[in-house]
Amino acid sequence: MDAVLSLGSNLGDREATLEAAVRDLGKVPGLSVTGVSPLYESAAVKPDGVDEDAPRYLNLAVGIRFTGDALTLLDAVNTIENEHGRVRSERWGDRTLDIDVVVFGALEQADARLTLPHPRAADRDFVLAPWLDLDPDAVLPGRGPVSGLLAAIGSTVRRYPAQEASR
Ligand SMILES: Nc1ncnc2c1ncn2[C@@H]1O[C@H](COP(=O)(O)OP(=O)(O)OP(=O)(O)O)[C@@H](O)[C@H]1O
Ligand SMILES: Nc1nc2c(c(=O)[nH]1)N=C(CO)CN2
Repeated sequence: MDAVLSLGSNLGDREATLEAAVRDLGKVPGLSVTGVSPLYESAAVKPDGVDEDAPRYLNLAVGIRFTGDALTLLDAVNTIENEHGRVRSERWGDRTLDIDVVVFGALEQADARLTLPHPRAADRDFVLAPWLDLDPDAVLPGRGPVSGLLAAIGSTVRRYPAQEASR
C-alpha cells in the first residue's frame, strides 16, 4: 500500500533526528521509502493557535510503500519515535520526533489507535506543503486535492535552510 508519513521535530538536533528517522524507516521490514520532501521550518501550532515561544519545528513528508497493515505501520513509526527519545509528557508538547500517518492508500477509518486520514492533516500547512513536493496531484481522501486544501488555509512554512533568492 502507498502511504504518506509526516515527520516533525522541534527539540534537539532536529535535522539530524529527521535524517536518521528516514534512514530508520528504510530498515522497517516490508517498508520501502519512495520519496522524501525537502525540509520546512514553521512555528509550533498549538490548539489555541501559533506558539511563537515554543521551539520552531522542522517538518518533512515521506512517501512509502508498505506491505503490512496500517496498525503494523503505526507500531513501526511509534518504535522509531521512541528510539529517538520521544517523551510523551503532554499532548502537542515539544518533541524530538513525531511521525504521523497522513494517509494509508485511500483508507478511511476511526480506529481507537489510528484515525485515517490523519484528522488534522487538512488544517496543517506543515503537512500539506511537503506532501505536495512529493506529489503535486496528491488527494486527501474525503477532502479533495491537497493543492486546493493548502490554498484554502494559506501557508506560513519556509523551506529550510532558507533558499537563495532565485537570480
Ligand atoms: N493518523 C495517525 N497517525 C499517527 N498517530 C495517530 C493517528 N491517528 C491516531 N493516532 C494516535 O495518536 C496518538 C498520539 O499521537 P501524538 O502524541 O503523536 O499526537 P500529536 O502528534 O501530539 O498530535 P496530533 O495527533 O495532532 O499530530 C498515537 O499514539 C496514535 O495512537
Ligand atoms: N509547526 C508544527 N506545529 C506542530 C506540529 C508540527 O509538526 N509542526 N506537530 C504538532 C503535533 O503533532 C503540533 N504542532
